[in-house]
Amino acid sequence: MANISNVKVDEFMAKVIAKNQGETEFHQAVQEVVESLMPFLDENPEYKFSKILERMIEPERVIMFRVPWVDDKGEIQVNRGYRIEMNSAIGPYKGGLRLHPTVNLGILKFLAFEQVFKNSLTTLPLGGGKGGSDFDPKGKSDNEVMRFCQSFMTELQRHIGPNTDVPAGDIGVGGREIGYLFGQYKRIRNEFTGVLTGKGLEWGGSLIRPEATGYGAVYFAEQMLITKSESMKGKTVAISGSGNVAQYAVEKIIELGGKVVTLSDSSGYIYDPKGIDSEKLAFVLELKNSRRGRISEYAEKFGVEYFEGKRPWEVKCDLALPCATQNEINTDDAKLLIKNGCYLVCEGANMPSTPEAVDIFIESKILFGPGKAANAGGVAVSGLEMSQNSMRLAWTREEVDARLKQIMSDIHETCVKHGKDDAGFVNYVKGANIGGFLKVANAMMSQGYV
Ligand SMILES: NC(=O)C1=CN([C@@H]2O[C@H](COP(=O)(O)OP(=O)(O)OC[C@H]3O[C@@H](n4cnc5c(N)ncnc54)[C@H](OP(=O)(O)O)[C@@H]3O)[C@@H](O)[C@H]2O)C=CC1
Ligand SMILES: O=C(O)CCC(=O)C(=O)O
Repeated sequence: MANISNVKVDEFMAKVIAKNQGETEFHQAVQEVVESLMPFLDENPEYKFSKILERMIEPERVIMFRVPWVDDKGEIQVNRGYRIEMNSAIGPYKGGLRLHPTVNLGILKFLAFEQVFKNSLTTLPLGGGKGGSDFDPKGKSDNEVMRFCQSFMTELQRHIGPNTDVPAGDIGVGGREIGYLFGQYKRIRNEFTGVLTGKGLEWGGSLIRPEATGYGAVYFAEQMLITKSESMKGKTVAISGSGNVAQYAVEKIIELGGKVVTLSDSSGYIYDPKGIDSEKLAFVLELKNSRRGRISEYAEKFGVEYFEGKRPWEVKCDLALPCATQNEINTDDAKLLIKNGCYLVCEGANMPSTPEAVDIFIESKILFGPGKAANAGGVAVSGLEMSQNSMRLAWTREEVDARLKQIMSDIHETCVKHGKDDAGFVNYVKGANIGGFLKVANAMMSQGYV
């Protein structure tokens, strides 16, 4: 006989798919949450009666707009811009902007949906949103990126504000882009406010924000290791990506005595069996953040192997931190990781494991930290940046880092509270989904049918 809970999930998902056609990543993100929540909702029918889940999957607002700009040859280019204002039950919409040629409505809706749960888990008063454009910053000059950002903000500025919607960075959006976006907002609105996070230190940014997602993911991994009376010291770690999240995950792992042996970009990965030390990491930061080059240059510089067109999940490691993009670990990768002895996967990226890969990790009972819990450190420090902006003061590095550590520990505790089974196994996916849901759901219950 079919499991009643599975039937309900299938019925729910059939409606989601019919209503949001072609948005496959959004379906994937919703399905995971619905699977976790359905048994919980059966036991707590008040949320079902109030149609909380049905409301949470519908964005409060979707803004879609034209972004015309002129390239260095004088030719007019047109991109599409988006902001998904998903849920404001517990605070202003908050979430990054992604600039990547693959950006579409479905990808941003998946990210905005996950952001709602993630932001709730941080313990801070942050609603959920996400935005971006199909603009590809690769190969563009600084002036082209600036002109694009100015055009993007010329429209976005009328929809956002420090108490309404506060964007930040994501793939393709770092300090340079936040600067151009902030400059244009200030110019049009004539106000200096905390409308964006990830700002430069001289103009309202917070210490530790650039480091926060990577550091936070490593703090979360440490918390998972503590449940096995272990630590990061001496662990061999495979990391994907070589952008913001990957860079600072490497930095923290080095500090805690672990050894990172891989980094990647969309072209391939490098394998450095001796480990990436601080000097090599400084090279990566310069390569990626200033010269905007390819990770293959690391292999040339340090004489290690480079695997064109491949992902790093085939190397032997104790721990894996996917820090690049969605669906970068599939079934075969998951099986290979486990076969090679990996027993902890901590997601620095958003939804980097396919649903089948997640099932394999959970069935194998390894430590699996889903992105909405494990990478929440970035948005958490964005929340701290908003607090500092409101108070018009700046905390020290130590103060922000201590708060980040405490928040990651609290998120871990929430996952354990809602995800631990009778045999003592912690399903962090279930824990994060129920823990993140509760605060938003209760706020929505208090605020009427909005
Ligand atoms: N920045 C933040 O604070 C937060 C980021 N995240 C998530 O972390 C992940 C990485 O973001 P971030 O480090 O900020 O982004 P960056 O743009 O700084 O770096 C992204 C990295 O991922 C690689 N990458 C991007 N797309 C693909 C792809 N389709 N296939 C393979 N590699 C790819 C890039 O390689 P290439 O240069 O070749 O494209 C680059 O190495 C994303 O999933 C993001 O949503 C989550 C929480 C907060
Ligand atoms: O700092 C933020 O507001 C956004 C971070 C983000 O986009 C994310 O958590 O995926």
